[in-house]
Amino acid sequence: MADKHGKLQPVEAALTTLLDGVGALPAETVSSESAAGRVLAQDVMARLDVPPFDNSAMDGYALDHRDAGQWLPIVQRIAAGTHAAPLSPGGCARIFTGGEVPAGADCVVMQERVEVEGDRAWIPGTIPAADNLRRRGRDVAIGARLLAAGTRLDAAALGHLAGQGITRVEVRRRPRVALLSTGDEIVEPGRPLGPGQIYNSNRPMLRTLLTRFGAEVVRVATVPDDAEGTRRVLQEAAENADVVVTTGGVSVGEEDHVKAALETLGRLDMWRLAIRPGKPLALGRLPRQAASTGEARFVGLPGNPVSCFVGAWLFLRPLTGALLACPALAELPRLMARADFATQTGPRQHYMRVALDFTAEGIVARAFRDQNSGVLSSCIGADGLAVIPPDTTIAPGAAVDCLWLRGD
Ligand SMILES: Nc1nc2c(c(=O)[nH]1)N[C@H]1C(S)=C(S)[C@@H](COP(=O)(O)OP(=O)(O)OC[C@H]3O[C@@H](n4cnc5c(N)ncnc54)[C@H](O)[C@@H]3O)O[C@H]1N2
Ligand code: MOO
Repeated sequence: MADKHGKLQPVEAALTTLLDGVGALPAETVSSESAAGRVLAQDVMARLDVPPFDNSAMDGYALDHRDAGQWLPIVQRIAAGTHAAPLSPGGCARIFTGGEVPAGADCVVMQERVEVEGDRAWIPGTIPAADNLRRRGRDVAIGARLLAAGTRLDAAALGHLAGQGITRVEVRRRPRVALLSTGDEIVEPGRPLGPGQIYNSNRPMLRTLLTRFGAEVVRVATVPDDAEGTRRVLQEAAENADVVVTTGGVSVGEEDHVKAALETLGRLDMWRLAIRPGKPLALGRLPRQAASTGEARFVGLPGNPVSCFVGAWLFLRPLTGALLACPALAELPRLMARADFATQTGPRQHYMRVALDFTAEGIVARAFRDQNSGVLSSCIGADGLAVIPPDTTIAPGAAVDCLWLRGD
């Protein structure tokens, strides 16, 4: 519905505006030990075969499978970490899990199936070739791409790097974010609360989300509710940040100075979106003055905590993903669920906080009772955001598209 401020912009248009011209941040080299959650700036190629030699998957006896079905002399003992000499023909080798399989052996029989008497072992008949053998290069072949550029380094990826003996990696610099709170009523926890004041919930919530999205909050500050102070703090923040995020002060009240400051210092690209919560969200750019090195992206989130929570998922995660050139972060994972609620939307797309139950009949989205944008408890236990398009009626049992919030 249009009002005197003009049409509300759909979320897709807002994302296109926000991401327009956003390039990947420069690379830096870090130790693998401290690289958890970082995003690879280039492909990593395998420099070793993994495993580096044929080895045993079991504690048992290594032999040529054609020798099975008889007593064989135990001619060698191979512990993991030792070099195996070639197997004498017609013999078998005592071997342990991870031990190198000797040349001349092509299978391992687990010890539970073997009878041992002194220095000979009874091997049951018909053992298939390659049984219990882990071939050299089975996991990773030398020269193959181990991990692709844009991969976020999780537990398995870090294990894979260590498996190659890699100690340093090229990753994208973390997006630097300045997180600014507006509102004279906002007080930091630890200070006494005066009349009409509330504690700052948005700062720790957004700091946590931004860190999870791979960014680094380099500055937090409080913006005074006056035009001059707002301009000063925004400009300072832009000098050392890739992204400047504000909370509050983007609606229509006289005390809402953020948009005016943005228009003076840089550019307001878009304001007022067809989303609920988050309607007065503002997007823009803040040129850096001191270093004259480009501009910071600006995301002005409405003050209501749920508007901040939803705005962070819809805009800060894709923006961080673009700056890190990480497709898995840029794309929000989605899944379909059945609504256990009824609702109706107007002109704005609604992002309802839902718990998702994985039942035998499929995924059920349970909506938190109070979906008001000031009710932060609606985000506690939220597994997803059910996306209800504008002018839509949802009856219980209807299929709803949900953004999945529990991934990485
Ligand atoms: N006449 C109109 N009034 C409002 C409109 C409108 O279209 N016309 N839009 C409403 C909507 S929707 C939203 S959302 C809010 C957003 O307003 P602002 O972004 O200017 O935010 P504030 O007014 O500064 O704060 C809103 C609300 O959130 C509380 N808040 C702010 N910061 C924090 C914080 N860091 N931690 C916890 N809570 C915070 C603040 O006290 C307010 O209660 O405007 C509506 N009004
Ligand atoms: O659009 Mo506002 O974020 O609903 O309260």
